[in-house]
Amino acid sequence: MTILRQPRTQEQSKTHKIRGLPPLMLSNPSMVTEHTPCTLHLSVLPPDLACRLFYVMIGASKKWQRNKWWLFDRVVESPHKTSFFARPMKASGRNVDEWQEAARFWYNGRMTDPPEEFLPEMEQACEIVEKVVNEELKKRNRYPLEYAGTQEKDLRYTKPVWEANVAAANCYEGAKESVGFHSDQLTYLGPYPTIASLSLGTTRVFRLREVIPINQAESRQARTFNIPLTHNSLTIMHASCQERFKHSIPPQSTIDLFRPTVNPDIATSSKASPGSCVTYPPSNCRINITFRFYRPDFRPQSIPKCDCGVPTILRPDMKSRTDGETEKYWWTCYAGAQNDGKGCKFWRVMDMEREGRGLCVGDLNSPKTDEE
Ligand SMILES: O=C(O)CCC(=O)C(=O)O
Ligand SMILES: [Fe+2]
Repeated sequence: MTILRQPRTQEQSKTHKIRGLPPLMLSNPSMVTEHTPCTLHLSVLPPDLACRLFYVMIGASKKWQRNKWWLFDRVVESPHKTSFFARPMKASGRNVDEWQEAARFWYNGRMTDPPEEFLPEMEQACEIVEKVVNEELKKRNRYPLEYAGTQEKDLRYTKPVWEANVAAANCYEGAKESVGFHSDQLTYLGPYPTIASLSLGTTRVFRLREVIPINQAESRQARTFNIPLTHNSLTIMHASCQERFKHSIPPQSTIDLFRPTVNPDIATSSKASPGSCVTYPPSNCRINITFRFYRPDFRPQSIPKCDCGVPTILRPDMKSRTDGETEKYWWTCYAGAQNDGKGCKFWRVMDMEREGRGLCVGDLNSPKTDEE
């Protein structure tokens, strides 16, 4: 066969050089910014809060579950534990029950109780995380399909505020627990979401890899990026990360134990008995909390149902994405994950306008909005 092959053109030779790029370790925030749609923020929480939150979550994780779903004809179980939390926001008229269906989805339909509420330490952390995210958002260009914020009735004013209303937590015990390559389902997040991911405990590698659109497959190849996520670091997966990249926490051969540096103030504070640092033993676990903003225009009641009568999931068309404006998203059947692996063929293109969703950043300057 080699004999029949045409000699390479100059263009193909260039491509050939791009192929086979070795994985790149992104060991500091500026490298992460340069190569990925993420930003990395080190030491985001006060050290004592980070430490308390870690051990509170380790305690809570004893009750968390391993997600199970049907893959073809067998049940697979996630190689780590997970939990879903809703943030009580009574002041803004929202309560945790609204996210019951979303929470069920997190567990592939196995959860029937209302989701757990944020623990007090999660709330404290979330308020700090929100400030970091909003500062970062001010510096960035926004994509047209990003949520435009809450619009006041009289003015064309929108609050460009990212506000977490749910969180998903993961616990990886030891070096072997992991999560495979995926991009997060957009069902309740909508297109171009911002997801803030807090890491606590042992350092693990966060792996990112771009999905190359079909029409670029001949000209470039994806590169694997490895980002070591240290205790108390925040990774913001910015808009376009879920559309363009897949991410994973790969199993490792070894990990360093997490040894908390306990602030002596905690050990002697009224909340902790003197010498309570002994209750902070070294740990081989990593806790991850992804703070998420579930969009009001993608609320559970608005999600189309498939022919099985089950709410569908929203996925981006990663293979033929184009320009940040005209991407396609599909509603597809999810029943197969829960229902003995038997789903239906339901498949529908998501249509923001017809489905009455928005406002999006791109709508703000469009003539249609001006007339309203
Ligand atoms: O643990 C992490 O950093 C990633 C978790 C994740 O990808 C997810 O929960 O969707
Ligand atoms: Fe994820």
